[in-house]
Amino acid sequence: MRWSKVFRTRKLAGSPLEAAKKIVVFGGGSFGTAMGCALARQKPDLEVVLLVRDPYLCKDINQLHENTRYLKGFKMPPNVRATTHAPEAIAGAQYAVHAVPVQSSRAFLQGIKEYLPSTVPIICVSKGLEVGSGQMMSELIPSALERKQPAVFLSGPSFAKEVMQNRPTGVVAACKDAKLARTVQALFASPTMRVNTTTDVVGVEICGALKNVLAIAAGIVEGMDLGHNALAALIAQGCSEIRWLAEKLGAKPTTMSGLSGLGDIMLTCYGDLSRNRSVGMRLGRGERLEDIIASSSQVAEGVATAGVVVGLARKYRVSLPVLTAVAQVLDNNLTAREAVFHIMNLPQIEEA
Ligand SMILES: NC(=O)c1ccc[n+]([C@@H]2O[C@H](COP(=O)([O-])OP(=O)(O)OC[C@H]3O[C@@H](n4cnc5c(N)ncnc54)[C@H](O)[C@@H]3O)[C@@H](O)[C@H]2O)c1
Ligand SMILES: O=P(O)(O)OC[C@H](O)CO
Repeated sequence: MRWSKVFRTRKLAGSPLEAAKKIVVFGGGSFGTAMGCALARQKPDLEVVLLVRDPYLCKDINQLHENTRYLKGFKMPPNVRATTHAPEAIAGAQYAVHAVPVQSSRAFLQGIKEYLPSTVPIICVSKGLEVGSGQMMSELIPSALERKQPAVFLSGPSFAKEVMQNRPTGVVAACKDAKLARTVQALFASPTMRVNTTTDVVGVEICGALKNVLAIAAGIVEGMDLGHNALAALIAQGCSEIRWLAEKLGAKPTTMSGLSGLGDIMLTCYGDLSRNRSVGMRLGRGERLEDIIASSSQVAEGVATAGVVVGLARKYRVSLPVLTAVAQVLDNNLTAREAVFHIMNLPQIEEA
């Protein structure tokens, strides 16, 4: 109640939301749709445009006000529409929310770069590391656009479905430019969305990417029915591994215990709605990765990120037994059972 009052007084004339007229969302999947709707709900005269690839989905969004593929059964606010035409989607937009999966982001950004003014801030919600370059989204965006572009990285425990249901959610907006982070905070903050800010982009990004890999491991343990003790030990070990790597990359320790770190690890490792955890559960029950991927319509970023983590562990000379075992299971170099046996038989250590 108190937060709601504070929020209402902050949303007076002159706020970034008040000034915003149009926001484009790249990617009409579940999270792009949910975040677009969260913005649209706050201001009925804000134009929110989802840039989608599929003309049939585009038609459904515009005629039925529903994302029939990714968020079936949820009505979208009338001020959200979709288009397949990039120049029209982007023209006049003051912000761009980027919700395209990481592995498709480079090609996507190269395709739209001529229409996107270099002054329009990108609010990136994608979580993962690019295969090949090993880059985080904060590196991939300028590399794909071949220029500097203002960008904020929004991360934290936030299942699309719950955002769509307007249930209380907390995220963190990371940007080296603290003023821009606060602008994004003011854009998304609402009585049902709390937005912290930080300048620790690396910390927020690495936590968001690695928690997906850890969630696959957690799913494997669940799928094998190894019990609560095993699951808690695995997640605690995974948290240490994320911290070890994050520290090497220069992340702040406080980020690890914040929303994008522990917050998202808890959500994704324990939450039934996690696609990464669900991939792990199916692997743990003995399904083949190819079959799991073939039967899923949504992205589980941890599958691609796991391989990149092996390279990072080597590069920064840090031992990450749980996170690298996930890559080995995904690559069919180890069965889930062998991975558990391997981890349980590592030398007994002093806690670090
Ligand atoms: N779903 C969630 O709860 C959630 C929450 C927080 C962050 N995220 C992150 O957001 C990102 C997007 O996830 P999502 O859940 O919306 O995925 P999704 O699988 O639901 O949808 C992905 C969307 O991207 C589009 N897309 C894929 N390749 C494309 C390309 N080459 N060009 C243009 N569009 C392309 C697809 O058509 C689809 O609309 C991921 O990095 C994910 O980790 C998701
Ligand atoms: O469904 P997942 O596993 O991609 O997780 C979604 C979000 O990242 C949760 O914050």
